[in-house]
Amino acid sequence: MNRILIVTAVEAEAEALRKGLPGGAAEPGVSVLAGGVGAANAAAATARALALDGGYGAVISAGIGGAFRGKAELGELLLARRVVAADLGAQTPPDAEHPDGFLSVDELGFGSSAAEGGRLPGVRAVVGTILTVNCATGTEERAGELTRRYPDAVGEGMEGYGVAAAAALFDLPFAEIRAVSNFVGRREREAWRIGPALAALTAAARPIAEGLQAC
Ligand SMILES: O=C(O)c1cccc(C(=O)CC[C@H]2O[C@@H](n3cnc4c(=O)[nH]cnc43)[C@H](O)[C@@H]2O)c1
Repeated sequence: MNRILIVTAVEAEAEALRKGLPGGAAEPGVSVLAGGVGAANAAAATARALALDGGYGAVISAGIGGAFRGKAELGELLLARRVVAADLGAQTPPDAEHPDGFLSVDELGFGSSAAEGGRLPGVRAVVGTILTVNCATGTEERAGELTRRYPDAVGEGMEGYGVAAAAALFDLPFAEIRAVSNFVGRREREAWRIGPALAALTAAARPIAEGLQAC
């Protein structure tokens, strides 16, 4: 049986997931690793784990995340059909072709800023594009720019694209799941609901593990 590697950013997210696994932290089919915040940390930690242990059959990026308003509610789960590194590219003076003044690495000819996300059977989630950003959105203006550029985006996090890049290097299927702790937009730290989001990760752990192990 192939094991699943779940990569979170911080230990609180990893603990929330381990708590929900049928065997807890000792669940034989699943390893949960806190790889650090941001795509670079996530990619490095994931690649290291996959290089040290060839027994993994799938990789999941999981954690809390922001939802674009109207796409999902606090405490709900988001599942990536696609992940996009939303700020990986170059600024350019706005023109008719690029009214938002941004050129993606795809447009620059330097590869792809997107990766496909897989299904997680048995997990109820809002499905759409999840953006990976290096700088968490903190204004309504920036949230608007992102939704205009990626109308199918349901939320954002900071690690998905990094985990996807490492999984691709090892030819492994990848999925990203985010429990909504906040809305993407004006920074309102006191409005974040991290507890319910971590509880949603705990509730999702068993269906994630059982669904993927059955595949
Ligand atoms: O704004 C703050 O004061 C602040 C304090 C602590 C943490 C943060 C983060 O931005 C945490 C980033 C961390 O959580 C994920 N996450 C959760 N919500 C979002 C979001 O709306 N946009 C981007 N990332 C988010 C992310 O994956 C990181 O692991 C801020």
